[in-house]
Amino acid sequence: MPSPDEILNAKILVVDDCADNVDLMLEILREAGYTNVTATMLPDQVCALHRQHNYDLILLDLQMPGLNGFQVMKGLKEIEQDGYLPVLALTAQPSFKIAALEAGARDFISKPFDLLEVHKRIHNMLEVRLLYKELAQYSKRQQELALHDPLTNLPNRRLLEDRIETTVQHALRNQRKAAVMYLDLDGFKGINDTHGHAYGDEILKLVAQRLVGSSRKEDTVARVGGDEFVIVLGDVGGLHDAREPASKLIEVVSEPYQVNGLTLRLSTSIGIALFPDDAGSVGDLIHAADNALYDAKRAGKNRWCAAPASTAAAAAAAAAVPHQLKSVATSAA
Ligand SMILES: Nc1nc2c(ncn2[C@@H]2O[C@H](COP(=O)(O)OP(=O)(O)OP(=O)(O)O)[C@@H](O)[C@H]2O)c(=O)[nH]1
Repeated sequence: MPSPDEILNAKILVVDDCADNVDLMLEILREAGYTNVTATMLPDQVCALHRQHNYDLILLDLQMPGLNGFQVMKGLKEIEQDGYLPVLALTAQPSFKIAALEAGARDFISKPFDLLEVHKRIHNMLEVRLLYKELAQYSKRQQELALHDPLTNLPNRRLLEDRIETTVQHALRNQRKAAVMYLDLDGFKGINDTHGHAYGDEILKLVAQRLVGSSRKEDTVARVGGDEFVIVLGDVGGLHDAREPASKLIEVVSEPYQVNGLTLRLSTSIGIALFPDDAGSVGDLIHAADNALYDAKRAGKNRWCAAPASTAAAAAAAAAVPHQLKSVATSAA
């Protein structure tokens, strides 16, 4: 529930074409302790003001020359499309009350003002509005949590799969390729066993930061398991565009780590799969990259390996221009 202070600090806009009415409402709100109140006598400014300030409450006169309150509400509805229209209509016309509610106002206040009614309706409406905002924020946080790994704050497997799908669709539209790099730290179990799980957690967080730091903004870096990460690259022309990023990732992971006064070194292995060469679906791409990772582990770790079809495509390209590409399938760091 919003606190009394939060209610008194809520952002309120008074809209009335009559200066006396504006002054009266400002006085009522000031006396009630509201601290964040502004007013306008220009109804055609309301939407722009709301876009800028995102008011918690708009006290809106219905009868105004030029744009009336109903027209203003129509504009506000476009701003608050899936939300809550924070309008409290002010009207001297009994017949306008229901029309105002039907037009989207949450409540109304009759003119001339009955002070007790004004206070109660404004308070109640702000309480609901702020509660609505709290709920919206809570739900956003929950969604974030459902899509991110709590230790590193990186996207989790669920979000990763969405990102791969988007990247693949983008590649299809632009007749480009996409690369999925499956990364698994080498000998991480030994770090946990020697220094403890909490120490291992610190290393994982540092690794995550380094992976993000050495990737492009548009790439996705996700954590998909204990010491397993996946990096997705879009706008790729072939294996040649993934080789350098993979080598760079191997290099940054191998920089020394300083945790709790201890200096530690670590390496990583990476499997690379390309869309569409190695697989056409999200699941198959991850699987192909995972298989290539297995090859890299078997070949001695601390290196990257590419899946067969992208390797063959790169080899064919290298054969066409032999001096450009010598070793296309694997790279030992
Ligand atoms: N600290 C920490 N450890 C984790 C977490 N999740 C999984 N692990 C541990 O990470 C280790 C991963 O095991 P492996 O990848 O099989 O071990 P490895 O020593 O890296 O083996 P190779 O990949 O073959 O080099 C296991 O010891 C898990 O217990 C976590 O959230 N925090």
